[in-house]
Amino acid sequence: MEENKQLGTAVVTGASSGLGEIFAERLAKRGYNLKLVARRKDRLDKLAAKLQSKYSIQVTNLVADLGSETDLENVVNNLKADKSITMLINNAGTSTLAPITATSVAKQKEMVDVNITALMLLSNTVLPHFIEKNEGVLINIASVLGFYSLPVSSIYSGTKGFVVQYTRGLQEELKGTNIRVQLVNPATTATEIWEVGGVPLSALDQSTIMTAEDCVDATLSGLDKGELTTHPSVNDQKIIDAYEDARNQLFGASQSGRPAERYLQN
Ligand SMILES: NC(=O)C1=CN([C@@H]2O[C@H](COP(=O)(O)OP(=O)(O)OC[C@H]3O[C@@H](n4cnc5c(N)ncnc54)[C@H](OP(=O)(O)O)[C@@H]3O)[C@@H](O)[C@H]2O)C=CC1
Ligand SMILES: CC(=O)[C@H](N)C(=O)O
Repeated sequence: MEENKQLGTAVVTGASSGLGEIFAERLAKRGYNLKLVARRKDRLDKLAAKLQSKYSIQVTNLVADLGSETDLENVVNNLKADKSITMLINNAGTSTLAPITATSVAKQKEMVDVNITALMLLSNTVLPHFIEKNEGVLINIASVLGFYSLPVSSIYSGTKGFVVQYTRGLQEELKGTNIRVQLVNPATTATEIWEVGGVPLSALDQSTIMTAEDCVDATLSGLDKGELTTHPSVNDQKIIDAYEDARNQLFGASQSGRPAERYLQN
């Protein structure tokens, strides 16, 4: 219990299945108390009971629809009042994979509300407290589709693109502090999100699918190594470095203050 007090409480959104459930398990094993957020109460209750008895930690469940303004406000108020929070994993996410003409406006908004608005407002809630203590860990789960778009992922990729740039911005803001902000870009992982999104995992190339356990363990290994951005399934570090270099070079090259020569030729 002494260790729990030191580690504090980790909040995991989307803990009722997939990556969130495994994050909860791994953090419980490390000795964190947990605050778990999702809509499916039965799943959260079962998980909380298991983790409490297995790891002698405290688990609180917040049953909430993060796409609902009222529920989100309740979660925000709960986190604001909880000074024991030392980690937030913004993991909850939803996906509908279809062309925009085949995606209802309600589904498009749901992706924006859960993947962007909730992630932003929950970050806003814990960060002032982390800044005050100069300590804390924020992990934002984006996706490879945050830097790549498919014909069926315009909205989903757009929401994850927000997560990528928002998280990079926070990393810049918090540079030099003791607050860790990790951006995670998983690729295809075997979870329910694919059924939710309308593309069954059975329709995919099976060799591209990672287990949820491997994805979470790679992410936490990246966190332990001090990585800012973790690509759980990218083996070749040189590709990651080249991508980061190209991104920085393109930004640098854009600061010329004049039209590129190719636009000056008649
Ligand atoms: N699996 C993959 O291939 C990849 C996943 N990701 C990202 O990983 C994260 C976790 O997803 P994953 O584990 O794969 O999928 P799951 O569908 O298994 O988990 C999604 C979690 O988010 C919760 N959630 C969804 N909508 C809401 C909502 N409105 N309010 C509250 N909670 C909600 C779900 O809980 P409940 O339904 O009970 O509310 C569930 O716990 C997501 O952000 C996803 O975008 C990124 C790249 C690849
Ligand atoms: C396409 C998906 O829905 C998946 N969650 C991903 O981010 O790759």
